[in-house]
Amino acid sequence: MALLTVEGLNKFYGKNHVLKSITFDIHPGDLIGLVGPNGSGKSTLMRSVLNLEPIKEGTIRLLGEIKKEDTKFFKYLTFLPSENHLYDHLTGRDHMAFIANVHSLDRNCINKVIDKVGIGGYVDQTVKSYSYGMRQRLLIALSILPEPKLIFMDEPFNGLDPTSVIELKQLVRELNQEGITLMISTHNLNILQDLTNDIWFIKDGALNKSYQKESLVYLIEIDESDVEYVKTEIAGSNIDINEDKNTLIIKDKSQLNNYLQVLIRKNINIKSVNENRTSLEQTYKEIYEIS
Ligand SMILES: Nc1ncnc2c1ncn2[C@@H]1O[C@H](COP(=O)(O)OP(=O)(O)OP(=O)(O)O)[C@@H](O)[C@H]1O
Repeated sequence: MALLTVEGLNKFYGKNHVLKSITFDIHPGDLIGLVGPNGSGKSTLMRSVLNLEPIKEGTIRLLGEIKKEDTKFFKYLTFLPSENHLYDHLTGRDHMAFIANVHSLDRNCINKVIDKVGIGGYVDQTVKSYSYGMRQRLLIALSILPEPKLIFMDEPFNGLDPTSVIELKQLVRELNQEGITLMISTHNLNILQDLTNDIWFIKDGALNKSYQKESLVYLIEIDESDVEYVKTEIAGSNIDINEDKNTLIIKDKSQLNNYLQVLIRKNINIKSVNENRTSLEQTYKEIYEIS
């Protein structure tokens, strides 16, 4: 069963139709990256699912039955927001005690999480003395404290130094291995390539889940003089043509042999056949039409 089901989510800000019929399932164990340019709707998507933004249409269910209005929803689905919502005059431990109270958690779990996230050295200081990275860690501690099943992290890597990025990636992996499902938005494609299983892209208010973060394509180089003939007579929907490089691009391996046989039958001179791994950056450029 899906952990979270979102169906037909539409969100408007005035006339700005920010999210258009968003539908998705998140399954236990998923580690999903959410990508999109500035203003594409990543935060709005997370905030709308979490009931932090009113939505015009849409159904949102956790574990098949818990609706976003139920208080249990925020125990099982927690949020690490991109803006810092901490109180400067309180300590990290005060923040944790507050969350523990809200969810009636055993106080022992606070120390467990302090150790896990590595904030023991400063958790008893007031937040006003914290650096940006220290605040991020406290927010992570708060998000994992209720032992959620699913965490939405909105740009958690922003502003972190390389050491903190490495440590946060490791922590995310551990949480995922312990059974927590995560959706993470970030502009850092290298982090996503390294960390996540699935990457979803938002474009023009719609969610595209079908791209592979890395995929193999097959490149068949032919003579320049044959390109036009192949383009008009042979190429179908499974084939792209890079006319600058006189190359046919086959995305589906099962089609490779078929196309090679057809080309040979039609006496097309095949100069080379190569396998090529597309990077997430290439995929991003393709989706957002960046040349
Ligand atoms: N409170 C608001 N009132 C009106 N419009 C808003 C509000 N919040 C966001 N928007 C608009 O909704 C759209 C999506 O914004 P959102 O912050 O969700 O994008 P994002 O993908 O998270 O961007 P970024 O990568 O810059 O954080 C933008 O057009 C933005 O101007």
